[in-house]
Amino acid sequence: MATAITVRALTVHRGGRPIFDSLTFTVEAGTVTGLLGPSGSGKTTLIRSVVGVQITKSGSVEVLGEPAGSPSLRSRVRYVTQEPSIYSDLTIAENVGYFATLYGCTKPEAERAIAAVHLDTLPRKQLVRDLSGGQRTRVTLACALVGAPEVLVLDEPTVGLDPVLREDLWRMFHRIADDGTSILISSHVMDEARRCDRLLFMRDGRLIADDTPADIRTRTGQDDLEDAFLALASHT
Ligand SMILES: Nc1ncnc2c1ncn2[C@@H]1O[C@H](COP(=O)(O)OP(=O)(O)OP(=O)(O)O)[C@@H](O)[C@H]1O
Repeated sequence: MATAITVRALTVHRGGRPIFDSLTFTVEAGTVTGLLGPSGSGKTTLIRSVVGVQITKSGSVEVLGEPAGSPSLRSRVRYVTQEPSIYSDLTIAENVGYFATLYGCTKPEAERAIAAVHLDTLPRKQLVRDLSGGQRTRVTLACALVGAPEVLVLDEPTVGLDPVLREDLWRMFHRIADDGTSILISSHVMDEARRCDRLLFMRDGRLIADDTPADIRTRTGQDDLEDAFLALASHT
């Protein structure tokens, strides 16, 4: 299987102290890879490194064979941060249309992104500020999906959403991955681990597992992935 992201011996310091020391892993193309770990374990810092906005001390990060953050990756890699990045005084179509213009995409491509997140049935004139929290998350995702990026990096996209909506979004992530987009998604909700094709478990800046959910269950003898995480954390 092709590799979408390759991280080699990555070392990052923030605020004068080490966050990671020599982290190495790959993310396979066309998979949903979950980056899971407690708050403060380094997920956002790692994601920032993958999208090329984090100053790194040593090591390398390659995305689609190019150094992370290369200008050539701008339209091929999309990053959804934890902060909302859409305009509440615009409609869904205006928001997605704005990002489509930035990425040099067409109106039909914007419409396809809106349909992909199942927002195409809402009234065309409805402003984003009048949408529910979950619908706003989907608008953010539509903005990131416009033009079918090859890599999608999502920092805790389901935080604060109800279980039904989370389920719906995870189904959508798999649909997008089935269409060929590689997804790296962070979460501190262990319940979401089982929904990933592959898992990176992170604790205190260290990767304590890099495997499939099935292999992690077998290796730890734990059915529940939260218990598996705790078992791995206690041995490292
Ligand atoms: N701007 C910063 N300057 C210095 N240290 C920082 C900065 N941002 C984060 N850190 C530290 O880096 C470590 C990793 O933080 P990071 O945000 O990557 O964790 P996280 O796993 O994404 O947490 P959360 O789930 O709460 O978002 C933490 O110890 C944090 O205090």
